[in-house]
Amino acid sequence: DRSRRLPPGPKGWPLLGNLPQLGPKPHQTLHSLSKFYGPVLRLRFGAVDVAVASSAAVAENFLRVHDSNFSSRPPSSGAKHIAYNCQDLVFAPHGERWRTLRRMCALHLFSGRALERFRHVRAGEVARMVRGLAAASSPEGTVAGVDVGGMVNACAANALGLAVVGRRVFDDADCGAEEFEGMVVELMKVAGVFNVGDFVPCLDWLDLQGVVAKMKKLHRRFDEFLDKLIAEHRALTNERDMLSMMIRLKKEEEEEEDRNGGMLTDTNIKALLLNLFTAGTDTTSSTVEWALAQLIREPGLLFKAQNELDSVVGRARLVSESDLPNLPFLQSVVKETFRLHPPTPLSLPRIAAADCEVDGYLIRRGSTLLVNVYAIGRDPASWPDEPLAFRPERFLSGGRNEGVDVKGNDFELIPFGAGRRICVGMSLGLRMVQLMTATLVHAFEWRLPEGEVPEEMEMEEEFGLTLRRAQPLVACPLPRLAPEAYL
Ligand code: HEM
Repeated sequence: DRSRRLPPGPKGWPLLGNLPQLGPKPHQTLHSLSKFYGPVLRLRFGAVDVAVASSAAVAENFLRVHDSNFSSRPPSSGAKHIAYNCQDLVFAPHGERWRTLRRMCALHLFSGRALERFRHVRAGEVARMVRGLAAASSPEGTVAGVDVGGMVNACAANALGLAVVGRRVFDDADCGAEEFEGMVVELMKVAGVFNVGDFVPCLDWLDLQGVVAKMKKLHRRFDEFLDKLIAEHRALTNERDMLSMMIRLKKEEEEEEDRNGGMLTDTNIKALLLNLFTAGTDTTSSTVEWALAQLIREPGLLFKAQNELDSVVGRARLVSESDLPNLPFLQSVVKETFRLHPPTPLSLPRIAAADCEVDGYLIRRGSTLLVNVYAIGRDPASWPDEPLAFRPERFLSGGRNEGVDVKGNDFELIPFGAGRRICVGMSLGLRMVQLMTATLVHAFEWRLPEGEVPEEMEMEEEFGLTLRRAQPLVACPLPRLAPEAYL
């Protein structure tokens, strides 16, 4: 009976299954395996069945046709030890609490109106970053170079921090979070590890990779930081940010007789804040870093993007968000970056609530679904024109992938996932990536530090929940706009 056939996949080890075969870059290993076994791959991680989707058609089957069957995430040590035992939004099981948290974010942080409310904040933080870069440049451009990713990361985190908790979270001396950046990076690293104990229950207590110990330690640091923020906010009288709004909603809920199962707890609030900071900073900034690296590597593309910006924005001011719709080439650069460097290469896992059939194969209840967004972005069936080359033109008029977008409808390009658990912060993430990339390209000429040449730039990846550059991008910015644009 074909419908009872399990998907093909490599034989695993006793007890551990395929875990030891994943290697340091699981997205690449799974990509190679899918070339051999096909776009629906079955693995076993310890006691857990894993289905890996590696083509647009299969991803659509899972995330559109069977979306409701895959609407929760599998249990994991990250969910337990970092995300307050699933009291957050990212790991909440599909149900009332997930819906409440999601609705709250969608309405108060990511709706068109909410985005407008904080537009000036983003613009201010981007201008601040530009000033920092301008100050770091020397007229000859022969300085050692600046850590572009670090600057972009601080900008994204601070813009988010101001909207969510009313303050910058990087380089703000009295915030008590000087190490905040390091904490997020560390969190993404540990959250990306396939922890043996998650899949082989009898080995859980051993914490073989030391991941759980790291998670618990990190969690304590985050928790202290969040407690402090909440305590401060209770004393505030004006509602200036998302956190004060949550505290008010919670209070109102408590005052109501009938609580309608709303049940926002302090822990939910902390867990949600943690989600926003971790899901929203590294993903955004690493995309910008990759985009700029690709453009520096191919000066012809950088030149083209700058020409577009000069003709739309001119050279007297910085780019603003309202310019973005008029920058089709820049938007294609961003799409192409998401295609080749998806920030979360294996998306976020889902779990099968019941048996189902995908592509003629049985996917058993309890299976973990991994969508290999990285492999889908390189699949020649979806990307006929030089799938491994950085070619933004493919999205433009006349290109083979004209009109393809990242918003969860075109399954060949799903950096934000798709279906009901699609990234809730997509509108903000996309806008920040576009704005920061456009600004860096427009406001500066970019040179590599002395002795380096574009063709030989290192483009290695370092795996984690987010796919960062193994070598941070270090480059020298040279202002190219009228001096008043930098004031
Ligand atoms: C370039 C930027 C970003 C990328 C590529 C990205 C990617 C993703 C992906 C792949 C998922 C899982 C979707 C699925 O299961 O199908 C996700 C979920 C999520 N993202 Fe993002 N994200 C980005 C920015 C943001 C931002 C700015 C925020 C908030 C400040 C955010 C918050 C979340 C949350 C809370 C979830 C969980 C949603 C749920 O489970 O219902 N993300 N994101």
